[in-house]
Amino acid sequence: MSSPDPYPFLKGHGTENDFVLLPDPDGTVHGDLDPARVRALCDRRAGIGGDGVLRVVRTAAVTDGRGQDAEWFMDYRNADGSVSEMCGNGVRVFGRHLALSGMVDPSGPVPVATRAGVKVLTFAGGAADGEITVDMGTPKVLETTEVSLAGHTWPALHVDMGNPHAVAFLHDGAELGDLGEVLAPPTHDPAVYPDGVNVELVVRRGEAHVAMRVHERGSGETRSCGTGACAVMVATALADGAPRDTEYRVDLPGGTLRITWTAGDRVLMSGPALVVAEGVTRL
Ligand SMILES: N[C@@H](CCC[C@H](N)C(=O)O)C(=O)O
Repeated sequence: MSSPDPYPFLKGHGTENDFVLLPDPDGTVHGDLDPARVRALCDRRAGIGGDGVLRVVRTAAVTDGRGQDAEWFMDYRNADGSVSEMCGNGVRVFGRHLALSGMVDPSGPVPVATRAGVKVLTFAGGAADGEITVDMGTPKVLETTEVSLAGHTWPALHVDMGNPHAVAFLHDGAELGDLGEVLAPPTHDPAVYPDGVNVELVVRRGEAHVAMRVHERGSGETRSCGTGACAVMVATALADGAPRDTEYRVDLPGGTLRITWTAGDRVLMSGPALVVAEGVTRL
């Protein structure tokens, strides 16, 4: 797929969960983003490469953003072109781009509209540096189910962070590396997850400290998933009987996120968010 007219893009990542950003402030450049174009952009050999695409568009220009009190809407797509409600690393990278390009003031809270409602970002440093914290809202803890992968089956907790997650703890003594170099696609109960699921596999590292791998719906195994890390934190805190406001450290292949489930029933996630390149593409 190629476009006769080059158009601008940026590349960014949060703990190596990487994205192609497409500036489209008034919704006039990309309109209804074609799944084939998303796949072409995310292709790691023939395209720019990414786990997903973040279209940067004003809320007023998209029907999905209707009624949300935020100037900017994160139009998130998985690498296979499918739409998701939310992306926790993506929204922080989205905020970094807005701040770097002067479209928001990072000295105060920055609301961003998503398909899972408005998420508020707080910048620890200036526009260009420091961690970004996102208020991910209230998690929904649902039923216990099962997931299977590479000949193993585990009980899993269904946690909804605006998008669906299955959190499974590996059996005692098992390590994340035992699951192979690349995670095979997991199987899940389609009655529990009719629209597919993101699957997190977790081991404990210490007090309030876990490590995980993730197989994302629509993107395969990624090096990090923000909503997934939040789902893992919630499942672990429940299993631990941890008091609210305990900060957990969640290690992922691409880095570390710090996550707190507050007494006010909100999940706050902090971590790095970078824009690493910008240019034009004909894809
Ligand atoms: N990597 C993201 C989650 C992206 C969406 C997910 N694959 C889905 O389909 O729900 C994150 O950082 O949260």
